[in-house]
Amino acid sequence: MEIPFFPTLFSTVRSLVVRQPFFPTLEDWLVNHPKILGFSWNNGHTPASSQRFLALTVLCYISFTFILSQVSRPSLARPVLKSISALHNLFLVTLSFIMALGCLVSIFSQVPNFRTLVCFPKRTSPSGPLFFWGYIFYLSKIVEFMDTLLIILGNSMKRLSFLHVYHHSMVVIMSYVCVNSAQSSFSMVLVTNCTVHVVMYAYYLMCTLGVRPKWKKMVTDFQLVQFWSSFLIMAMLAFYHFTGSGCSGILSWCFNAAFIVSLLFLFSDFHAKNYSPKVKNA
Ligand SMILES: CC(C)(COP(=O)(O)OP(=O)(O)OC[C@H]1O[C@@H](n2cnc3c(N)ncnc32)[C@H](O)[C@@H]1OP(=O)(O)O)[C@@H](O)C(=O)NCCC(=O)NCCSC(=O)CC(=O)O
Repeated sequence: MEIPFFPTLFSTVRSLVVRQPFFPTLEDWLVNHPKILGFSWNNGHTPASSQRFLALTVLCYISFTFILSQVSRPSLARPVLKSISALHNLFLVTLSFIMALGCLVSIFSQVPNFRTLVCFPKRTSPSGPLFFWGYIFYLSKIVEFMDTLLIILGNSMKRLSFLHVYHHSMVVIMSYVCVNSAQSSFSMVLVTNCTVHVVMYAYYLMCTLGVRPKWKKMVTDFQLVQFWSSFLIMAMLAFYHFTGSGCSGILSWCFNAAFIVSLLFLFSDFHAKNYSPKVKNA
């Protein structure tokens, strides 16, 4: 059994993209590089891949966040903090763009059809370009801990919300689980999230440079669309899983589904508190 519309859309877009003159160059850089093509996630051997590393990283993040938010902190000169923020945001805009592009080119180059994009065959091993980008995505979530430090050093304690700390600690676990379990569809989630993060870190970069973009609400809307789109992906994954011979990493999808539902609630609440007409007029 096949899902209507999406498989045709995928093969049409793919045949258009791979015919473009720039595609082979991108493929050489982002897919066929020996380090990317030969990547293999080896639990405990690949740097940062052990469960102990993951547990310690998340524990340290939560403990340091708690301790630093309670004690009196050294105050950094405003220009120094702004420069560090600007560099951090610029780095994440660039990295998010490269990850989205790298994963997209890997999809067009390596994934034979829409069904495989949504549903990796059972016992898929986490190796090759798609998982290389998944691994970089996981490491980038650790780099994003810096957001919390910037909030603390900037003394914007009311921005150190439950949503922020919960999101930053859980998303590292989520991305680890995705790669470790060779989770089906994760590449679609990666491309969506990195695209959203290009916009989000561009927003933060502009704030750091003293420009308050008028499109803050659009960033939050974009984040919400991303969470809703995960449900569409989940529905297609469930369809392929139950009508075929099963998909890789289906259990870890259940964990991620619960996480996405919780984010949807928290972000809807953020949206209501920040952009409802009542708040605007207050
Ligand atoms: C529009 C949002 C992206 C951000 O909302 P905020 O309320 O945090 O935005 P804001 O207008 O207060 O942000 C401007 C302030 O952030 C400071 N700032 C600059 N760079 C920053 C960085 N990298 N991390 C955190 N803060 C930063 C600026 O100097 C400025 O400080 P000053 O005001 O002092 O000049 C929203 O949609 C959102 O995500 N809210 C949830 C809060 C959050 O932590 N989001 C990020 C991770 S969630 C995520 O990433 C979801 C996903 O995966 O898509």
